[in-house]
Amino acid sequence: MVRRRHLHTQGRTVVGIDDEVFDLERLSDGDRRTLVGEAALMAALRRGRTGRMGEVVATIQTEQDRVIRAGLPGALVVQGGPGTGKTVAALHRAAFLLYTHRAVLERRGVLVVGPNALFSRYIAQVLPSLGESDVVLSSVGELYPGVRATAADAPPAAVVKGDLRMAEVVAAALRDRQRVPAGDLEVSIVVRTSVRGGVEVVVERMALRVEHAVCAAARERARASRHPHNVARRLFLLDMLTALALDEAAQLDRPMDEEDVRYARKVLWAQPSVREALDALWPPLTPQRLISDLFADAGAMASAAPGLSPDERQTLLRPYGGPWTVGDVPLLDEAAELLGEDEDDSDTGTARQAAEQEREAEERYALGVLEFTGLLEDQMMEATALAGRHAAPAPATTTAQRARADRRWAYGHVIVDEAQELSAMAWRTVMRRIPSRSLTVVGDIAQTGSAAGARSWGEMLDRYVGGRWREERLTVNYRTPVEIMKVAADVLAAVAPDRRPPESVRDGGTPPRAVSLDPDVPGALTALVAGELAEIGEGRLAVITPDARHRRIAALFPGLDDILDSPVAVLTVTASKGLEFDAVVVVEPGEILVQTPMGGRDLYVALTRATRRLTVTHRGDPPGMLARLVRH
Ligand SMILES: Nc1ncnc2c1ncn2[C@@H]1O[C@H](COP(=O)(O)OP(=O)(O)OP(=O)(O)O)[C@@H](O)[C@H]1O
Repeated sequence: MVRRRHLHTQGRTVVGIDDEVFDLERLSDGDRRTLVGEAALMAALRRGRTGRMGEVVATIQTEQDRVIRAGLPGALVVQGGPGTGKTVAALHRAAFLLYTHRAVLERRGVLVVGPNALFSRYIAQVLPSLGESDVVLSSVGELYPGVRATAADAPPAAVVKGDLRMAEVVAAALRDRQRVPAGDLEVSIVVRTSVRGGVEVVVERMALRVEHAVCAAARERARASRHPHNVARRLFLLDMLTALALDEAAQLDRPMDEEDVRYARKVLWAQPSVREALDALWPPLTPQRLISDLFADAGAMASAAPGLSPDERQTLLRPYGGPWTVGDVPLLDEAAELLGEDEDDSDTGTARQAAEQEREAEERYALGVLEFTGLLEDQMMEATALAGRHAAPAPATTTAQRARADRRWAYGHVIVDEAQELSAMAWRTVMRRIPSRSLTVVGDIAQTGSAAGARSWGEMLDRYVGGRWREERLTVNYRTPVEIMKVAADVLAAVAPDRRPPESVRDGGTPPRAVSLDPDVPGALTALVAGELAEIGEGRLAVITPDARHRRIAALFPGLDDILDSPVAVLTVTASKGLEFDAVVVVEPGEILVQTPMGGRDLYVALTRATRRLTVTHRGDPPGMLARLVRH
């Protein structure tokens, strides 16, 4: 193909012709003279922004087409600068794959991982408009069912939580919860009660003992089974209950056959003191419990994380019950993997729901023990456990619903957008969901804002796909006009000189400017925003602020409840990732530069959100790298 000509028709009338050139060298002189510009593309790009991403089927470009139609198997990395259509191409790819490989993908679904819930909403309409719906959109903070983490960690904590060493820390924390007593285990049990005055009172107790070595052997056998903790617990309990039953029989000088031991175990398990003692040694655990307990206890941290420095451990400590952060989610997932049973401990639930879940979990463990010890005949226990099952939510119907609710769901394909932000631990979580490693990884290493994010694709992916990933590059920026991109390119050259910015196709006309303005002076920023809004007419505007100023500046624009739908959005850089606006006002770039170790890249991201107009406001002099801005 040398050239592709798009004919646009209305009914039987041709209303437009657009040429797309694949190989300029091979065009004859005559053909060159008759080329029709990429009018359709330009028209699409000049449209005002609506707050939702739209499809671009009519104007897909060659390099994007290659991404969209790449084969299903294997890992494809799409590296491209801001505005190169990575997101839009990735979503069209999802639609293309669902269409081409319908049988597999309708059954297994496609997971699209984005940077946050706002972004998921921003792109949600692209797929249904392409006629596809077996897609789960999720942020990393939502990948663990039952938890919706939105809070970000401070950079030092994000770095530690995102480090692969945390997988060992979680495993060690769990091993620390599998205990044996310092000496022998002693448990006092009730052997005789009587009813006096209508009240049951204990008449006789008895002390049972299990030798330390026997406890240690029970733990060893349970660990050696290689079952996850909550499953191996049944083995541990079986051995310990047997040992207690044998001790009881020995003390009473009573011979025991197999049947007697089974019965004695059951009676012992019904004793609260026995349960308490055994639970303390090998407790039933939820991922939430394991991680919360670990982070709330400096002693537990020191024991589980000898490989972390004291400072690193300190960054992880927090009081019990704090909200889950995005960095916690891969740790919960890791814990769930080692524990073997997922408990839906939704953080939106009430305390009563949590208690109810706890009770149900208890019942399930009890049932597990009964199964293991062959005591399922106990109709009472069975009935209670079954009642717990009936309380579970009704089964989900669509592939997407089932996949979202199931932590162990294996997707048919996974697309990760803004993939440069994922930590090594987050990649572990994502890879668990795609055992076939059929992946599309979309991002820009130059835009990495998270301190735990990627410095190179190989660093994150080689471990899972053994260096066998393919890379496609997108080089043309469809969003940011040339004039604005030059300013952004200066920033990139200063903070990441090895990275090249993409080339812009549009020229916006309005030179980007720097305005000397104090955002704390009442009315100053709001007046500037009002002026910009008047310039863009129907379009949308974003005020992008340093993290520390976000709350104060957002308060200047009351009544803007929905960021995607209101004419003005006030955002931190992190929240603005992947979005675009007709006009952008970046407040105090100097503060953005230094707010995190990746501040320079944050500024690059902020400057490249604009499709038409860019204004930067500053109190003193703007940073030298913004010298190209026209000063007002
Ligand atoms: N072929 C195309 N035709 C029309 N519009 C396009 C085309 N490709 C990209 N665009 C538009 O360009 C804009 C930027 O695309 P997109 O958000 O996918 O870029 P991105 O590479 O993901 O950017 P970033 O890295 O900054 O998040 C969008 O408005 C998109 O619709």
